[in-house]
Amino acid sequence: MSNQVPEDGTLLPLMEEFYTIQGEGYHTGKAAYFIRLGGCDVGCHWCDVKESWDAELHPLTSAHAIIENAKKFPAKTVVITGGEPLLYNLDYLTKGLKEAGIQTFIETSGAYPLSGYWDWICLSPKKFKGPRPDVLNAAGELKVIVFNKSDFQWAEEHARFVGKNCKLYLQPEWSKSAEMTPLIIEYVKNNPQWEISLQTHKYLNIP
Ligand SMILES: C[S@@+](CC[C@H](N)C(=O)[O-])C[C@H]1O[C@@H](n2cnc3c(N)ncnc32)[C@H](O)[C@@H]1O
Ligand SMILES: Nc1nc2[nH]cc(C(=O)O)c2c(=O)[nH]1
Ligand code: SF4
Ligand SMILES: [Mg+2]
Repeated sequence: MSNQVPEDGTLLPLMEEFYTIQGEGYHTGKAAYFIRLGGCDVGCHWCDVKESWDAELHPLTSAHAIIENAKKFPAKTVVITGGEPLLYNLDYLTKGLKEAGIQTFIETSGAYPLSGYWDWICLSPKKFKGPRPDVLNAAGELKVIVFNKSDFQWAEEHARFVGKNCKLYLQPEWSKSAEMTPLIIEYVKNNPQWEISLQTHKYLNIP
């Protein structure tokens, strides 16, 4: 974690904020305001936002100002992502968003302790730094990225630790999509407890 980030969560390293359509997972297709926090040390070699990794590059921004920005958009839903947003204490930010009548969704690897008040938790666990039990328990969806064949087995190993109502998704790693998507299709046909998640925003050419 960046040294200057106060532990009370009133200031957070903000990389970008944008209003778009949720492209992935259970809430695909819904308008939402995205809040991308800088900082991640999980180290996925295929990460599609490596510019987020160094928290020092992203200005410490008042959580209050982020909440005021989020209020301006018609969809009363935010997605907090990163980077790895659970590097930070998200209690202050999410409390303020909920007080403003905004639903709070998170995208996380689950590699750090759960903080914040959430309407939806998307857990996308990683081999490089595994998920914590508190996040596995609280996840509304488990979204495993499929980069190679061994990831199906790995996905099953993590599915054992989520709650019984947790939605299960397999999402092709973008650069391996042509190779992996046919395997995912066959896997889901044979194991229908899993569903396919695609990064639809990349096909739509939106943020
Ligand atoms: C950039 S991450 C940020 C949030 C958090 N660090 C995480 O990994 O869940 C947002 C989502 O994009 C997924 N993702 C990142 N790079 C990807 C890629 N190359 N192909 C498919 N999904 C990717 C992640 O697994 C995660 O579900
Ligand atoms: N449209 C859109 N949907 C997304 N869902 C998760 C994203 C992320 O980077 O966390 C993302 C993103 O970057 N864009
Ligand atoms: S955990 Fe998320 S932000 Fe961090 S490297 Fe992996 S995909 Fe990228
Ligand atoms: Mg993304």
